[in-house]
Amino acid sequence: MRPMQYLPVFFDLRDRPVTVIGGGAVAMRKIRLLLACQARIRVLAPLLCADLAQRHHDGLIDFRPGEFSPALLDDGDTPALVIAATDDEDVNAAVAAACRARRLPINVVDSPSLCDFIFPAIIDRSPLVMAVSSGGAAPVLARLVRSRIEAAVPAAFGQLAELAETLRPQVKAALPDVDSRRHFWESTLESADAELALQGDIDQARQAFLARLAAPGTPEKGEALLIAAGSGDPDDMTFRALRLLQRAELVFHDADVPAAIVDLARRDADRVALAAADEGAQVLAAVRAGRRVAWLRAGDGTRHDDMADRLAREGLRTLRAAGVAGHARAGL
Ligand SMILES: C[C@@]1(CC(=O)O)C2=NC(=C\c3[nH]c(c(CCC(=O)O)c3CC(=O)O)Cc3[nH]c(c(CC(=O)O)c3CCC(=O)O)/C=C3\N/C(=C\2)[C@@H](CCC(=O)O)[C@]3(C)CC(=O)O)/[C@H]1CCC(=O)O
Ligand SMILES: NC(=O)c1ccc[n+]([C@@H]2O[C@H](COP(=O)([O-])OP(=O)(O)OC[C@H]3O[C@@H](n4cnc5c(N)ncnc54)[C@H](O)[C@@H]3O)[C@@H](O)[C@H]2O)c1
Repeated sequence: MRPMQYLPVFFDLRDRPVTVIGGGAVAMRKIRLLLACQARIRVLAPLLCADLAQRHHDGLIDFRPGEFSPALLDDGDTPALVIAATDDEDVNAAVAAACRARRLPINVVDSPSLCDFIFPAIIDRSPLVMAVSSGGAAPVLARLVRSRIEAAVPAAFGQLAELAETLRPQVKAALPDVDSRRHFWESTLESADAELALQGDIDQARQAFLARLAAPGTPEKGEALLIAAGSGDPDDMTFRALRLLQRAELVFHDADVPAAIVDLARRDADRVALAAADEGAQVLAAVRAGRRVAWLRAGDGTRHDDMADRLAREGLRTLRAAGVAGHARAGL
């Protein structure tokens, strides 16, 4: 296997100086990221593009007009990072050489041989952040993988991470050893309670997390995941429907649900086609037995209404999703 060349790390840039040489569109792309990280940005360039001029006008960046000279790196406010983004290769190479001489970490946009560090493709669900790099081999591939991760990790994962952050002191106090904390987080973040947070129901999720903390070791209850397959075209499935389907260890489906949808279940999930006459008896039995069970039916989810009522009466946990955008149903 090829050795890893670049170490992915997350660098705290809040209030730290970063110098950018060049003030065009490419510099702007990097500066947008640097501003998101609350770095203090200084741009050295003869001219700023309109976007950067606006940010300078708004007081968001510092601007030193003029051509690059190595002495500009020696003004006492040593940059944590330097980025060269001019349209002149010789200038970019001179910036890289000046940084090498001063041991300042340098990125020359689109010139990996001159870089100490390179930029990844970023999925920002702060505080959860994912970064993908091909190490310069295929930046477009990094972008394509980013879009897959974007689809698989909805924005609400950021809220889930934030909720976990607020509860960490309480969890630490309640569970003094690191193994039990790890176990708590693993089971909690995988649980149906975490789904509440992913649905945006943060207060209910917080209550549920605290209840788990108060009663550690309580066995997981069965779960019914009632999923409507919508039109039957996998492209029309909502992310939520897909996420719930992939939670299931056992998938029941009606005969009229296309295989292309059933195949979206986890590879290790057992699949069972239901006869029309079954009316949910097998599903109910499996949930009562403590299993995590999905029931896939064609349509908009109304076919699940009776089952949802039955499960609710028994106090069994039910999460619902309709496979058509705009029809997602709240969990019970
Ligand atoms: C990830 C991303 C972040 C960002 O730029 O912020 C990024 N490049 C992105 C896109 C992109 N870049 C290029 C194209 C046109 C298609 C093509 O030519 O392939 C596209 C596609 C597009 O724009 O869609 C051109 C290109 N890029 C580099 C070279 C030089 C070479 O290959 O030798 C050339 C050829 C120049 C030429 O031919 O003249 C080199 C670098 N580009 C890197 C980062 C670093 C390696 C990261 C990695 O491999 O993972 C590295 C080494 C240095 C650096 O710049 O830090 C961003 C996607 C962001 C996103 O969408 O999420
Ligand atoms: N725009 C893109 O999407 C894109 C994509 C891939 C690669 N590139 C390449 O990246 C480079 C930068 O692209 P751009 O669109 O930002 O160009 P640009 O022309 O908009 O900006 C170049 C900037 O460099 C500054 N500059 C020039 N000489 C300088 C010097 N001696 N000292 C300091 N600053 C100096 C200019 O004032 C300007 O602000 C180009 O080489 C371009 O070919 C651009």
